[in-house]
Amino acid sequence: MASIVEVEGLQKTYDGGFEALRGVSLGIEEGEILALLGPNGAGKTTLISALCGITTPTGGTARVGGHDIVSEYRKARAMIGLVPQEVALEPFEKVINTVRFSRGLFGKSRDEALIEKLLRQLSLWDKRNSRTRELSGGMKRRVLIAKALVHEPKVLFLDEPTAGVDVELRRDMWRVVEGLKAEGVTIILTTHYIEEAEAIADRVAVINRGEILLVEDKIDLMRRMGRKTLRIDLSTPIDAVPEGLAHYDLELSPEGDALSYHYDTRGQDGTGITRLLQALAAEGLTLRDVHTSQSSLEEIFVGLVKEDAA
Ligand SMILES: Nc1ncnc2c1ncn2[C@@H]1O[C@H](COP(=O)(O)OP(=O)(O)OP(=O)(O)O)[C@@H](O)[C@H]1O
Repeated sequence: MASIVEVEGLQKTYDGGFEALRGVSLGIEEGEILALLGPNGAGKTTLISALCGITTPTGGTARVGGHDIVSEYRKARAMIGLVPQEVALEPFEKVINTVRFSRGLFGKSRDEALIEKLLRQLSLWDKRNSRTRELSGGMKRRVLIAKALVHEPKVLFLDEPTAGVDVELRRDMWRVVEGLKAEGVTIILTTHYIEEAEAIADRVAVINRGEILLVEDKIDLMRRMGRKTLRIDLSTPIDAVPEGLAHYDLELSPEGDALSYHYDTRGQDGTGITRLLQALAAEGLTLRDVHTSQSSLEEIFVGLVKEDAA
């Protein structure tokens, strides 16, 4: 199946000569949530701006729904909804009017039923007659989403949808995004909150210095790159790791009541857990409990970007 967004060798060199995109290739599948992660200045907004026709690429090609973003700009743009990073709303306009207006911009006929459905879905129906300046920051962001969706796009770009939004609203926003996915909208979001990608993305793309470092299924990525830690709680605290366990590279907790063992599920010789547990028993240590934890997407991301800079 062809991807709904196909990007091939996309380049953007700004007027001053700065190369913000250096040959980006990426396929985005219909109905998925793709998180685009990257440090400040990596090129995320430039990539979205190019796909939405705000910035003209200086090389490569991209198609949205099969339409070339340059030669068939109008057709490509009609498939896209964009929620920009900056909240820019007409302060004295009523919520419902600003959303209606956005639909008109795409030359679509009025559809009050659709507007009501959208505003209800985004918990804005009660606020439809409020002026946008009377809304909280989180509500304003939801108005931006309503404006971006009102011409019924198939692909929605969200540039930092939850920047500066509190934890509760962030979770609300995640529910909104998941609801849109359930309706078949393809979603590409940029975020600095890696936990956001961990919570809602199907796939993760990492971009750094204008280049894509990887695009991978989130769960596969975490399985492939993530190290696991086994924490062993001891029945009786110890002062030091016994000699016989030295080669296991264990960390003893400051209280002496727990040992941590890092392992790799991809290891050639297995995880080493069975041997470790036998060695612990041989040293006469008894266990009170064991827990495992996996390194987060955040740790994986920081590691990747650091490696790229080296
Ligand atoms: N109009 C412009 N002219 C020249 N350089 C620009 C322009 N817009 C962006 N840049 C540069 O291109 C690079 C990529 O910027 P971009 O906004 O795409 O990054 P980003 O990944 O979205 O960053 P952030 O996470 O900070 O939003 C940056 O170094 C930026 O300074």
